[in-house]
Amino acid sequence: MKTVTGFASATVGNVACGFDVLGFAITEPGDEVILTLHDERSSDCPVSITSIIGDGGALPLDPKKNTSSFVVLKFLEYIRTTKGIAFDGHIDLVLKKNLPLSSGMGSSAASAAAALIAANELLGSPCSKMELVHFAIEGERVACGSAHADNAAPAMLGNFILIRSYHPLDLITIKPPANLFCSLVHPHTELKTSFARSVLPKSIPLSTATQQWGNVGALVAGLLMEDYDLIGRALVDVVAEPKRAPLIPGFVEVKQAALDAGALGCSIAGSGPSVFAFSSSRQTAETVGAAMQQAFLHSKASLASDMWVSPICSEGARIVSKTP
Ligand SMILES: Nc1ncnc2c1ncn2[C@@H]1O[C@H](COP(=O)(O)OP(=O)(O)OP(=O)(O)O)[C@@H](O)[C@H]1O
Ligand SMILES: N[C@@H](CCO)C(=O)O
Repeated sequence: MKTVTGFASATVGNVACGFDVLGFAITEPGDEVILTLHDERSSDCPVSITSIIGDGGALPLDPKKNTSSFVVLKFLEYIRTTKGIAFDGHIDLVLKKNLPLSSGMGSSAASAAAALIAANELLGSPCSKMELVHFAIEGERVACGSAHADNAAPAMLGNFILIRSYHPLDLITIKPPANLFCSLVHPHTELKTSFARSVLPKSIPLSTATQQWGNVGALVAGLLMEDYDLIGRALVDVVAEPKRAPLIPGFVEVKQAALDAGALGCSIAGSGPSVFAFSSSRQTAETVGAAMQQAFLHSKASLASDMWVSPICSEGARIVSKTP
């Protein structure tokens, strides 16, 4: 039997000012999905989740409700209808959940991207990553009710991804500056994306909008020009952060600690509760991350946390092993 293992890493959506339109991938940690191909179909549904490791039993085993299996079903439908590949076998799926749930680290997107890259390899690579990313985005609708691409696209494609348009989907890859490092701190609490989206305003004043898109343009320019000071100046979110910061105990102190420790900028990772900061060296990023953890610990909520320091991952979802 042919077996393929796919991997996709954590991602940070929004990147402060780029709500739903900007995201990036880090190198570790990430989710793994192991797919095994059987010639004989063993149930009506062509995909079965045989086990999930590391989720504490929290995730659905229904293949239509778990993002890892849901996106493989979408992929099989796509290759049947558009490439004439009628799959009549069966796929067993094992999900190794290394990312915390409802963390702001793109957990559901990582499962989806890892599953898609493995399924594509398992069936002879009929699709490009740019085709696969459409299904990863659909997986987000299953996870949190909205098909935002700022975790799913960088999970699949790596780098920074700017979503110029959703209809039609228009993704722009932005290579990271050489010396940009991310400190990512996950406090031991959960914040569901669907709830974090429910607290956002339905409309914003024009003055707020102009500030926000000015910073998005400046952030993209800073990345492309490798202007670290500009990147830091542009990491300002006047739309989502003001509404979501109160949902993350200690956020204000954590952000200040990051800046005091030398970070270029700091904001909420995706919909939270994780917090990210950028630095222009790995050494500074390590110092910044430790200061952020201390601030979470000494805040009123006294939250323990995990911390990773990483460059921006340029590879995206990848195959880590396969048997003939
Ligand atoms: N493979 C999966 N991994 C994580 N969540 C999944 C998965 N499949 C389905 N879900 C559903 O998605 C919900 C998590 O969605 P949510 O967006 O809040 O978390 P997340 O994707 O882990 O977080 P974030 O994108 O903020 O890191 C879970 O409650 C779960 O029911
Ligand atoms: N753009 C999404 C990111 C979720 O990780 C949000 O902020 O709701």
